[in-house]
Amino acid sequence: MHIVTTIAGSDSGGGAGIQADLKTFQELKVFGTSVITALTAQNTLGVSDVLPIEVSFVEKQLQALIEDFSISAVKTGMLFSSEIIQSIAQILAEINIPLIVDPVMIAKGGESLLQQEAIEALRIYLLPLATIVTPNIPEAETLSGRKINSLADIEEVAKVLLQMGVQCVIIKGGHLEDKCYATDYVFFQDGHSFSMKSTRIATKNTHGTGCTFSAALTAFLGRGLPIEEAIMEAKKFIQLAITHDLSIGNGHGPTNHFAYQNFKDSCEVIIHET
Ligand SMILES: Nc1ncnc2c1ncn2[C@@H]1O[C@H](COP(=O)(O)OP(=O)(O)OP(=O)(O)O)[C@@H](O)[C@H]1O
Ligand SMILES: Cc1ncc(COP(=O)(O)O)c(N)n1
Repeated sequence: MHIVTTIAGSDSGGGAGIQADLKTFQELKVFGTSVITALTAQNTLGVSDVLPIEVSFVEKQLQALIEDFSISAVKTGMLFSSEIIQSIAQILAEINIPLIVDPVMIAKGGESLLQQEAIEALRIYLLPLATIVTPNIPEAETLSGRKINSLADIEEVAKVLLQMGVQCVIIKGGHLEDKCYATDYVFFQDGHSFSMKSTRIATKNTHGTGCTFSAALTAFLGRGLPIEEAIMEAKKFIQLAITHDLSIGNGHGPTNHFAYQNFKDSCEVIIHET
């Protein structure tokens, strides 16, 4: 049994954060463990409050897992403060486990999930340790300090992030204007890059898409899949979860974490080597 860990915030509404991660891990047949960094009072309409967990208790959770389990991949989501980022980075630097960093900053409803001053801590302490970083377009702009208006800008921003020491950058295109396709762009340290294109689904039920994508990536890497295969399979997981969405809540509903197991042979992702 492969054991994987998510370090993230709790979403009481169950569509994003720790809950999305553990559901995804379970569906992909890896044993999920968790380190909770913050509690959110949240539903599909938004986040009404955030309660950060004390840094020393975040550390204790992570230490407890490391002492007992042989963990095969770790992901981070909502980390909230620079203190939490520094403390988990210090612990992660001592263990050699594939690390997927989803640089969660702002919830779909606009509420902040990361303090402004913590952005620099992400750049300095966490990104150099990351196997893969998975920013959406606004997160990629914030981390790199550059605007994205074209494919050339995406390539430039990826270069900046690779220079921070990340091994692989996936810039997710959920926020791009393309009405037909949702395209993600993948860049490696050795210069290799490709894009993954899937049909854009017209739905408002996209709460937790980034969390779910990075959790699937963590599960596939944790199971030992080669990195490119893990990335493509994670794209299928999120595509199916968005396509077969559930009618839950009155706002931006969650994706369907059950869909991949039922429909995995019916999903097309177009790969373009660049
Ligand atoms: N409407 C859509 N149809 C198909 N795929 C989508 C759609 N929206 C997002 N995606 C895909 O979902 C994944 C997550 O991308 P997105 O840009 O939404 O991340 P995100 O903003 O971090 O998500 P979130 O903040 O909601 O957790 C990517 O693979 C992206 O291409
Ligand atoms: C605890 C937590 N983590 C991550 C997200 C981002 O998800 P979204 O952008 O879909 O709101 C969230 N809303 N809550």
